[in-house]
Amino acid sequence: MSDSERSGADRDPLVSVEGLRTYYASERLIGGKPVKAVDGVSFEIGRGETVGIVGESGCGKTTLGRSVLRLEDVDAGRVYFDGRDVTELGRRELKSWRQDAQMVYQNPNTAVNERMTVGQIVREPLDVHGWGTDSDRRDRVAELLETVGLEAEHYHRYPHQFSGGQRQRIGIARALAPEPEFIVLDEPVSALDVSVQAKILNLLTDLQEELNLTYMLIAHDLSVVRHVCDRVGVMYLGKLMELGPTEELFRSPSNPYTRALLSAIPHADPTVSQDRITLRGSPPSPRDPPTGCGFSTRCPFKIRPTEHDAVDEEGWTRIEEFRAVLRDRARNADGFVDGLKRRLGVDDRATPIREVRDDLFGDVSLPEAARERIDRAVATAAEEGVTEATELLDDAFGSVCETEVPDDHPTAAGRLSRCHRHRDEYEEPDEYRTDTR
Ligand SMILES: Nc1ncnc2c1ncn2[C@@H]1O[C@H](COP(=O)(O)OP(=O)(O)OP(=O)(O)O)[C@@H](O)[C@H]1O
Repeated sequence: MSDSERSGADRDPLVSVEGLRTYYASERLIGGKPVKAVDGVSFEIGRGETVGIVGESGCGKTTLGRSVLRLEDVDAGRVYFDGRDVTELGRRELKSWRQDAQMVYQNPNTAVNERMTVGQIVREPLDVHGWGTDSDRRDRVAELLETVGLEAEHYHRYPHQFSGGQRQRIGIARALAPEPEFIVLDEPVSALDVSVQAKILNLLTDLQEELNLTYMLIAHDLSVVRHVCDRVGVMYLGKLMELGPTEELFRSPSNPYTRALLSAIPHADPTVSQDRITLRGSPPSPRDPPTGCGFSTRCPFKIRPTEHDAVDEEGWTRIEEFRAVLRDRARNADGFVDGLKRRLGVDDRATPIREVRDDLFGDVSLPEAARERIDRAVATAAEEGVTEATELLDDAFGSVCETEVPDDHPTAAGRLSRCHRHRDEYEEPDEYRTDTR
């Protein structure tokens, strides 16, 4: 991936993130799997640019923002700020760097300390960094309050005397206090009334221009991102699925996940027809993400084996469900208690698999070859075991999407998408028609 693909094509990068991974250890002492909150993320943010990070709840946006600022311990990867590797900084250097890189939080009600006055809240970072003299700090706070649209007289008031929008202005003034170059804005307007949101976004845009700031904006509200960001990164299960200039990405998303996410937004013009993509189920657990592509378990564009081309969408849905049931049983079959039950002959799972097949496939028409494979898997489960049956189904119906992690593919100048369909041997997502299958 070239620099121009990852950064705002023509800008000098201020922040470079390479292969960042942040895992949260399991609370269980033995055998617990970590939460893979951020799982190998790379991108750049150009000087003066705003890069948005979007994705469903729990996909790792906040952890990514906190990891970039080194507020979380990262497991792997590098963050460069102005060419300097900040993943290597010791405590003192880190404290000094933090003046340059700040965070504005989602909820202005919890982000500020209710017992401190507005003046104390805004000046705290200045006190921490030993900025100027006492009177310099007072003057700076008064100036900052005016910069964010409050009044210098608000210095001695308490946060509870302010509205949500005003509290967010206090949070912004505090972040601006140490004169940072870079700010991570974590859902800066999602807790605010819609009428106030635009005012805060406009303030952030004005401040960016005036103070030459660089932003990473985390949001789940796609209209906020579209309004404010130069480029957007779309996250799913700890990974960036797509990255590109905002308007291009909104107009013609490359990645199946981006398509699904955007298809949920109602079109401004209700007469324009749009295909809504309904995703099955919820995202898998980041403790146990799928092997291969993280989106493969829900992707409507999943690559299917060509020998089963004749299977229609409903047929595939049932096959995937059947495979999921068998996989689940195979996982449990590895357990000690289940193994013991099997040896004692009290394991009755072979019969239910036959029943599962009858339930799932009784009312769908499947081509003969597919039905034969399924019947063979049922027989194998009874004769050899459910693990062997699972393998048989993997051989017949498996997909590259389940076994290989897709790379970042450049799909156009300055755009990247992580999907096997961009490889030459497959149809691109926009060529693949699910409705004709
Ligand atoms: N301190 C923590 N300890 C353990 N797991 C955590 C911690 N913080 C976040 N997680 C988990 O990491 C994953 C990513 O969480 P994160 O808050 O980064 O996602 P998000 O996209 O910002 O979600 P939201 O939009 O709901 O804020 C989630 O599964 C979450 O439960």
